[in-house]
Amino acid sequence: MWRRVASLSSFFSSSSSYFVPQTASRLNAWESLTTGIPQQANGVIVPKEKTPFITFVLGGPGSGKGTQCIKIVETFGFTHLSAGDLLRREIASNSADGAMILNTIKEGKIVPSQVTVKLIQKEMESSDNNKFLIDGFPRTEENRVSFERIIGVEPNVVLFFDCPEEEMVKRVLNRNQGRVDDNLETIKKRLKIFEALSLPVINYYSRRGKLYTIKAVGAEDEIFEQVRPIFTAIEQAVA
Ligand SMILES: Nc1ncnc2c1ncn2[C@@H]1O[C@H](COP(=O)(O)OP(=O)(O)OP(=O)(O)O)[C@@H](O)[C@H]1O
Ligand SMILES: O=c1ccn([C@@H]2O[C@H](COP(=O)(O)O)[C@@H](O)[C@H]2O)c(=O)[nH]1
Ligand SMILES: [Mg+2]
Repeated sequence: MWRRVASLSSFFSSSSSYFVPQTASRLNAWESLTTGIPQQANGVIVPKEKTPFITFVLGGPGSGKGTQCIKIVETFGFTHLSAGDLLRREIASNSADGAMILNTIKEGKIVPSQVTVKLIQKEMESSDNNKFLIDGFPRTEENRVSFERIIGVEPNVVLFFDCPEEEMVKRVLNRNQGRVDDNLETIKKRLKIFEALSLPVINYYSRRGKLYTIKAVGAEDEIFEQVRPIFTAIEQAVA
């Protein structure tokens, strides 16, 4: 059961390059992170299953989601699931969906929700951890609804890395990791998709009071200093 046990003050920035009507107002910690309270099931005492603590990490292409996720993992012990990396792994493994995924990524479009959610679900189920950073997902309202329907939970926290387009384009073109979508033509398409389809998801979570907006300009370590207090508060709330 999802029961709120604490409400903490927010640490968010309210300024945004995009229209986000409301930033986070509170951070909820959930009893789900408490360990092993026994419960009765068919007369048998069984350890209570732990509900995952889920953070969605959103932002435009090159806004620094992956870079900051690495720091969150190192500092706070979350498991990082990058939806883009999971899809690229499908391409590399020549899976049945590989060709379709490759074409979709080259076009900067969005892979069907069912494919992406199944990949995320598989990773979550095979993990010993119950704290997840889901990076680059959901990208559309349809993604969001599919996740909630298939996984059966909402995220606890949503981070939005808010970065000016010019900076995102510069970073992506300098990334140099051999990605098929790191070219100007695809980046332009990705930015349009982000604005049209992904911003509504960010606005949805803002209205739900789950959004933390990070000003994603400046040095990586400086940006992490905006991220750190959010996770420190989560740790304190569930301790
Ligand atoms: N604060 C920063 N300043 C300058 N460069 C950065 C900063 N943060 C990340 N970068 C660099 O920008 C590039 C994009 O960063 P990253 O891959 O983390 O973005 P992303 O949001 O995950 O992008 P995508 O959605 O395309 O996967 C990388 O080469 C990374 O090293
Ligand atoms: O949920 C998702 C995540 C990603 N995609 C596709 O992959 C590329 C690259 O994703 P990154 O997060 O930037 O690594 C993205 O442009 C989409 O084409 C997706 O369809 N659904
Ligand atoms: Mg990334």
